[in-house]
Amino acid sequence: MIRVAIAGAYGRMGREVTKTVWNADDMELIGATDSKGEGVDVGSLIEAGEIGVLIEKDLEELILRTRPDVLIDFTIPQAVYRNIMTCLNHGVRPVVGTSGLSQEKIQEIIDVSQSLGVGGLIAPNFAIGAILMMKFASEAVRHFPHVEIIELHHDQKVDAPSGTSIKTAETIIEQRGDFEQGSVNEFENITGVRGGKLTGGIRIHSVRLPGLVAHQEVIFGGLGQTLTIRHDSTTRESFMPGVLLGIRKVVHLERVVYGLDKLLFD
Ligand SMILES: NC(=O)C1=CN([C@@H]2O[C@H](COP(=O)(O)OP(=O)(O)OC[C@H]3O[C@@H](n4cnc5c(N)ncnc54)[C@H](OP(=O)(O)O)[C@@H]3O)[C@@H](O)[C@H]2O)C=CC1
Ligand SMILES: O=C(O)C1=N[C@H](C(=O)O)C[C@H](O)C1
Repeated sequence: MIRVAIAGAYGRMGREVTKTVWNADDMELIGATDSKGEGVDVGSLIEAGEIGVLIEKDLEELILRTRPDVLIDFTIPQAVYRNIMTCLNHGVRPVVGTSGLSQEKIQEIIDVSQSLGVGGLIAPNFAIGAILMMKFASEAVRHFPHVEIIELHHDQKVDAPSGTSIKTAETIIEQRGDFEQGSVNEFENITGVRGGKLTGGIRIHSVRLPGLVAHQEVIFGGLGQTLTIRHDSTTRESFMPGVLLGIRKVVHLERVVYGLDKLLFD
């Protein structure tokens, strides 16, 4: 049995993950943290019910009391770095979905995990379809170097652009390199209307609306044609097989890896 704890258990993702881990035959849900703190029964908040585990406000306290093998983190960009470091220092393997970590922080985490010999996963997107979207995009850019990304999410998402769009752009740039596309004379009549531009020259456009969950289009333009690769997560269940895969794989890793593709294809 893999002993699993969850950070951010009351959140949109936290609730889904709690149910998923609770129902997994090879996992034991041993505790959770949320900013609401100790003593609240998570079962009262999860529609499936019957789930009552120790809830702590402080992650270190939870780790000391329950000694998990793996900690799943779906919290907020401001909390995730500290949570990961706390895990690594206690030999707990983090499986992280929270977005908003900079490249520098991710590299630092990988280096620390390697020196401690503790495995883990930082996955900007756990949906298998999203991983394939990124893989197909890195193939398409070899033929279509002109590309822009549109990511669309529910209107309660706090960070923009999404972690997935950044990872997609990084993957494309790895293949394509820097490339200046569009008119050199271009200007904006409304600031920001052409989206945000990443180092490497790829523009990302963020849409936030109720009714959306998590969606992304990678649009390539060529001579007389366009190619659109689109992925849609229509429910948060889409992320659960990837989360379970991550939990099962990290117990065999000796450093943190960035991207679920590393566990699917490497
Ligand atoms: N990688 C992937 O596949 C996916 C990643 N995500 C990412 O996951 C993150 C969470 O998304 P979502 O569930 O929609 O967000 P929510 O806002 O619904 O959930 C975040 C939860 O974290 C809690 N929280 C805040 N600070 C702390 C802390 N210091 N310790 C413990 N818990 C804390 C919040 O509690 P309170 O509200 O009481 O402060 C809240 O319950 C986002 O960064 C999102 O981008 C989302 C979907 C898929
Ligand atoms: O906030 C979300 O919902 C999501 N966040 C992740 C991101 O920032 O890419 C993953 C997915 O898109 C859902």
